[in-house]
Amino acid sequence: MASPSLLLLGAGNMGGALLRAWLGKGAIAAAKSAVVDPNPSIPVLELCEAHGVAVNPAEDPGYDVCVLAVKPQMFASVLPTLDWPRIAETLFLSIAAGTTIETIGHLLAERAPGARVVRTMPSLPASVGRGVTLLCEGGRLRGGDRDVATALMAAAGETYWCRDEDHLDRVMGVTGCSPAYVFLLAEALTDAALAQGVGPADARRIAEASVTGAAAMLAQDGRPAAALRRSVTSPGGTTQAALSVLDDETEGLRPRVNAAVEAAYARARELAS
Ligand SMILES: NC(=O)C1=CN([C@@H]2O[C@H](COP(=O)(O)OP(=O)(O)OC[C@H]3O[C@@H](n4cnc5c(N)ncnc54)[C@H](OP(=O)(O)O)[C@@H]3O)[C@@H](O)[C@H]2O)C=CC1
Ligand SMILES: O=C(O)[C@@H]1CCC=N1
Repeated sequence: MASPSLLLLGAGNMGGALLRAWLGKGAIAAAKSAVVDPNPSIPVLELCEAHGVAVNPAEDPGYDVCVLAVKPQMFASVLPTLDWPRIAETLFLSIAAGTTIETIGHLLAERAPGARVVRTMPSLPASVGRGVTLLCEGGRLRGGDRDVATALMAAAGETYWCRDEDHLDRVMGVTGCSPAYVFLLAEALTDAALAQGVGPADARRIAEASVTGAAAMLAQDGRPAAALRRSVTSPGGTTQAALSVLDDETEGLRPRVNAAVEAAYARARELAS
């Protein structure tokens, strides 16, 4: 399929980030696409205006793809109201945490019986083309649907097809949630700089530059994270002393990150029920 016409339902943090990636890469047919959101932000309005994307159109001409980017709690009230010509032919991509393909199918059943639904879990760095999106499907896709979904999400960064929904729920704590862990690290380093007597503006500047510098090196160097970590850590030096705290076997970062990913999985299960 050439770039699909697309309806984005919900242009908040994540929907807006994806829209920016798609328009930047020409991944959607902008003039045939639309955004529906009760309060679109100014950056979203400017983006739509620049690319000729309709915002809250009075009439829907119909769309090849509809991306469901509202909060999971909104699905039950919003999905049954969706309607446009040939809606039963539209491919649906959900980005919501938890909500299952079966639930989405039920909510669309009146107007789009047997809807083809792909569940995805993108991540916020999609806004700079550096996201990671997990995808999975429920067995109803037609030939070409998988390629359409992959191409859309590849415009926002890396993609990975999970074997099923449970797998997606398990891995999302590694991808969709993890930008927050990295931002938290930047916050913690800023706090640590403050605690060592650095002024607030400089504390933020040197902490954030430390995180983005390490991330840029990880992206460009080619060596795996473990090798880069070893190259910072002089035997018997200061980093080794620091890592003896941060990389403690039972209370350090690795078991805590594992526990965080498990907590995200548990919450995804709750949102699904
Ligand atoms: N944020 C993230 O990093 C990620 C989020 N997700 C998923 O993305 C989805 C959205 O999350 P996020 O972007 O953070 O949330 P936001 O609240 O930022 O975005 C949701 C948007 O939907 C709008 N909205 C509310 N009601 C409707 C409606 N009836 N029709 C159309 N739009 C509506 C909201 O408007 P208003 O604010 O006025 O209510 C808001 O702009 C969630 O399902 C979440 O699980 C997935 C991966 C990562
Ligand atoms: O916190 C959430 O539920 C969403 C999904 C992943 C990132 N944000």
